[in-house]
Amino acid sequence: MNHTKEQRVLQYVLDNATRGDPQSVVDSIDNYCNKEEWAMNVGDQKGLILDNIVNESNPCVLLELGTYCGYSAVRIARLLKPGAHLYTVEFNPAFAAVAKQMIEFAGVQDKVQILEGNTQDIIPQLKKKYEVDTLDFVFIDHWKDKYLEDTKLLEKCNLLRKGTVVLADNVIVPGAPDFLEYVRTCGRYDCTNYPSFLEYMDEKDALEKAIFRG
Ligand SMILES: CNc1ncnc2c1ncn2[C@@H]1O[C@H](/C=C/CNC(=O)c2cc(-c3ccc(F)cc3)cc(O)c2O)[C@H](F)[C@H]1O
Ligand SMILES: [Mg+2]
Repeated sequence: MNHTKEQRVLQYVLDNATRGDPQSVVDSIDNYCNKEEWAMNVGDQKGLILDNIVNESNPCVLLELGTYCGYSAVRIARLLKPGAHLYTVEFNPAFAAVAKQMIEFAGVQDKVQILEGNTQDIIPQLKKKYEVDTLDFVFIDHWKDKYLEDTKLLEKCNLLRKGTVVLADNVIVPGAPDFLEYVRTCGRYDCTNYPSFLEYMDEKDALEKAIFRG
């Protein structure tokens, strides 16, 4: 039945969290991944930094690259004001299915839309197919060697505006060196590094916030 780690994480949430309570879903995932099986959620320590940056940005239209189990989608959605909307992109059907159930159990399905497919195909569709004008906030947490390519694609598709917050996970571990080099030196972003720790481990990691200058 629960043959994959992602299915086991979901089952633990269904058995231990409270339906409609996104905080309890986030806490349950963190409990499971601390105690039972490590999984690549942004986690509770980097999650607090993510919370603070979402809160200070007060975003209306958000995009996440790499849904995985839906941990950060639930974590972000629980902070959004009425009418705000998070699009999250995931091309692995098994992960998308787990995330869909996670998001629905948390009760944030009205604020989150999972777009199943490759970011490279979906990003160019956001304006016409999903009626997005520009993005207020982007959370990047998918394959690390795709961060730079997709950031440039967001620019090309005119989805970034003056002040758009681009926040990237894992800029130390596993690392996204070409992305970091680009946002810090191309002259189009104001960058801030937020040192923290790899989820559920003692290893150092960091988030990078890159605010688009327009
Ligand atoms: C490229 N286009 C894509 N389009 C849609 N969905 C995508 C696309 N690419 C990936 N996905 C989807 O995005 C997710 C990918 C997450 C990858 N995350 C990590 O690798 C990652 C790794 C570590 C890590 C650290 C230490 C260590 F010892 C081992 C691992 C820590 C982290 O926080 C991570 O986020 C999902 F799986 C994939 O289907
Ligand atoms: Mg990550």
